[in-house]
Amino acid sequence: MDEHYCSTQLIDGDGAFNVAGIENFIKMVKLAECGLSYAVVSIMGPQSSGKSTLLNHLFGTNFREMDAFRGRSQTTKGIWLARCADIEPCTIVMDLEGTDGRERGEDDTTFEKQSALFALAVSDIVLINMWCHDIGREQAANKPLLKTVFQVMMRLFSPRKTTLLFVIRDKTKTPLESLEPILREDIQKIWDNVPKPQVHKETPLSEFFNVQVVALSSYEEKEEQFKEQVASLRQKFYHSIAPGGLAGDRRGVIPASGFSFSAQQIWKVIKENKDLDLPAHKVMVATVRCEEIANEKLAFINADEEWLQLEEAVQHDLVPGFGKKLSAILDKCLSGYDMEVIYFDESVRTSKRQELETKLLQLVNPAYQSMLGHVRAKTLNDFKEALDKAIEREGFAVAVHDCTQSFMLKFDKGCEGAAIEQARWDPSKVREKLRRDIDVYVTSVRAAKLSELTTLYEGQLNRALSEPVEALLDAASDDTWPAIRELLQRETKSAISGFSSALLAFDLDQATVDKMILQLEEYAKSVVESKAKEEAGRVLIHMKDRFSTLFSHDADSMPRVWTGKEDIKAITKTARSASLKLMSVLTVIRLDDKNDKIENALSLSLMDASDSGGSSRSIQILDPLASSSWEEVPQTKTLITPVQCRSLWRQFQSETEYTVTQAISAQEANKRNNSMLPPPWAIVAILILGFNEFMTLLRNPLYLVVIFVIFLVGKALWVQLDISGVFSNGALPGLLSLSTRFLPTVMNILKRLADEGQRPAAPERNRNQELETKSFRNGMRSNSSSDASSNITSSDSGIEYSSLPRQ
Ligand SMILES: Nc1nc2c(ncn2[C@@H]2O[C@H](COP(=O)(O)OP(=O)(O)OP(=O)(O)O)[C@@H](O)[C@H]2O)c(=O)[nH]1
Repeated sequence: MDEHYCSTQLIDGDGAFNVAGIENFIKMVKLAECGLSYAVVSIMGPQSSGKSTLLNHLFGTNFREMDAFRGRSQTTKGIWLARCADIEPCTIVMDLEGTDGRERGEDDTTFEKQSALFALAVSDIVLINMWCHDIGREQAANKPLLKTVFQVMMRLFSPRKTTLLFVIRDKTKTPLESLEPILREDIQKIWDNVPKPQVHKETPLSEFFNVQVVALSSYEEKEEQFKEQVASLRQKFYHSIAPGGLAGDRRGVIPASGFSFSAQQIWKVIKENKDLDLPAHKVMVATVRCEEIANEKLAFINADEEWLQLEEAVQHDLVPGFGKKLSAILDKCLSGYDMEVIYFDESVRTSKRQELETKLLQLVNPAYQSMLGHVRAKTLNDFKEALDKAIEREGFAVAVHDCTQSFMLKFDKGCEGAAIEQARWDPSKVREKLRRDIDVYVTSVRAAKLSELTTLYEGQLNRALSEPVEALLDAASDDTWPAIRELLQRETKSAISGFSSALLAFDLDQATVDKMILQLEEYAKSVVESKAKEEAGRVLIHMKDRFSTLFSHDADSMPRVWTGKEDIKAITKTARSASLKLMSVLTVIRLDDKNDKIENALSLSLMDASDSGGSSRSIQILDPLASSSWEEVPQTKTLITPVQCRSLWRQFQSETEYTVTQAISAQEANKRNNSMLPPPWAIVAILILGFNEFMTLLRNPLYLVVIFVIFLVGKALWVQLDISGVFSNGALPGLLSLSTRFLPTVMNILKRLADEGQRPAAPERNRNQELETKSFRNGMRSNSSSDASSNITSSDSGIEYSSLPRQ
């Protein structure tokens, strides 16, 4: 016999449930796959009433039968289980231990009652095996059994309608038509006598049971007939679950995958002698099974290769089609669950599905979040790249607007691609973060671009202002500051107009634009101011330059030669007042059109004071320069304070004094040179007194030649030794210098005379003249080099005056 139809003991004689046995049985007969398409049949009846024999013939099972020759003693212990052969749908049959036909009172703990309750709770069809001759008998063996069945039925809350199929064994010649009413009457009587709870007091038997009756000939005596009748009875079990079939009421059916668990639980409740609430039991079985199935699915996804790969991939990078892939994985899992739980209670399976879904979504959410993170990072990078290019093309504000819009859209699309069908996850937080990142980037780019722009215009202003301002300050005059103001105004205006139109591209608010323009204006002023400061730092050099230029050149810019006719005092005054003017221009920054009295104060205190022979007297009255700030001029606009002016002027005077002294001595020397001829009376006296000597010379021209030679030698010595130059430093140093240079010079002249002796007389004269001119030039150069400028530091002014090469 096929092992599919072998019987398995479900509950042993002591009431122990064979869990492993039933699991194995279910696997063997593939019951779990049947869903709701299965039926359970059980058989009850007195001991040795041929139950096993009937089941084996009816369903092709192999329940143990008693050997006919060993007499009627109990063979079946506990409850056995087998699958009916070749009956669709899958039909499970249970062979129960036979009843002994004794009354047991109200004690529900006997195995007989417990197994009857179990059979009623689990089965769709219950066969009641009975002897034909027991019908209508007061002491019939099956009466206590029926009473038990009806009693336990009361203990099932809202039971389903069970088919009670009475199988009458060893039927007599009395036709079934006559027997059945008697039997039904007996059954009704028993039903009526069974104590019922209040709710079921009036409930008819037909509400709980579908009673059917069949009669079979004796297997032992009329085997052939028995077999035929059994074969015809078998027909009733085909398609028993169809409406109107023996197991037509499917209300209480437990899905096949929950059968094992359900049976265990029912037996447990029965053993604990508790009432069996079948609907609640059904929900409980559904809950447990749905949870088990959900857990299986969760374990399945945790080991699912496809999911593991996706999870790994999304850790590192963006996964194209992430949403679809993940949706498919989740769908596979959830639809698997749906398939398996389809026959369980709907509310239970729905709630367990929700739990499973929540767990699944919790499991996959980190992957979704990292996917969103990749989408956000990629969008931000692409945005940065695109913005940098777009700014060049379209200008800042338009580029920012366009790029932001298009990349936020791209992000939204990316989010759609990452979204899964099973959840409506909200990516708005990530979106906000992206938005913030974009804003931060835009702000930084804007700041960089604005700073570039500012630097550009500042550079432009610097170039446009620096050199002209320097030139204007160098040529200090009354018009210097008005000219600087005009220049500043013009250049600032032109820079601002360019700057403002460049700012338009940034779409800034008016306040910011105004602020930036103001900053540029301030910058322009600062360029002028710093230039002025720079020039003020060199004021002493400028003053000395100006002085020496004016002092040593005439009105036509020709170098002066101090012939003696010049008014050195007047020239000095003019040159000094021009230098004072320069100082007054560089004293303060005059960018606002205000008049000040600085020039007056300076000339009053410095020029006039020096004219009147010193400053001591004017200080006694009221010295306007005895202060560290100018009247009505703020400290910030002051370049040189009054006291610094005074100290500078002193320095200037002392450093220019030498030039004036030089000029005076040059003038005096010239005067002396011009008055070399003796007075007329002396000439007359010479003529009268020297007449004899003159005549002697005329008579003897040789004397004339000798005198001429002496004159030439003397003149040559004068020039060669630079006697006037040597004695200008004093008589003693002059004599010392002469004594060392006299002999070599005489030797040199004699030697040259000897060398030139061969040449004609005219070239000799030219040569002498040349020598004379050269030595004169040397003398001039050594004079002018003596007033080279020097490094001077004004200790009380705090300003450093560095030297400039003399032009
Ligand atoms: N008179 C008669 N005897 C039968 C019939 N069928 C079987 N028997 C005999 O009854 C005896 C008991 O048969 P089983 O099939 O083992 O009876 P059972 O009801 O399963 O017995 P337990 O499981 O021990 O209660 C056997 O010796 C059978 O030969 C029948 O239709 N009529």
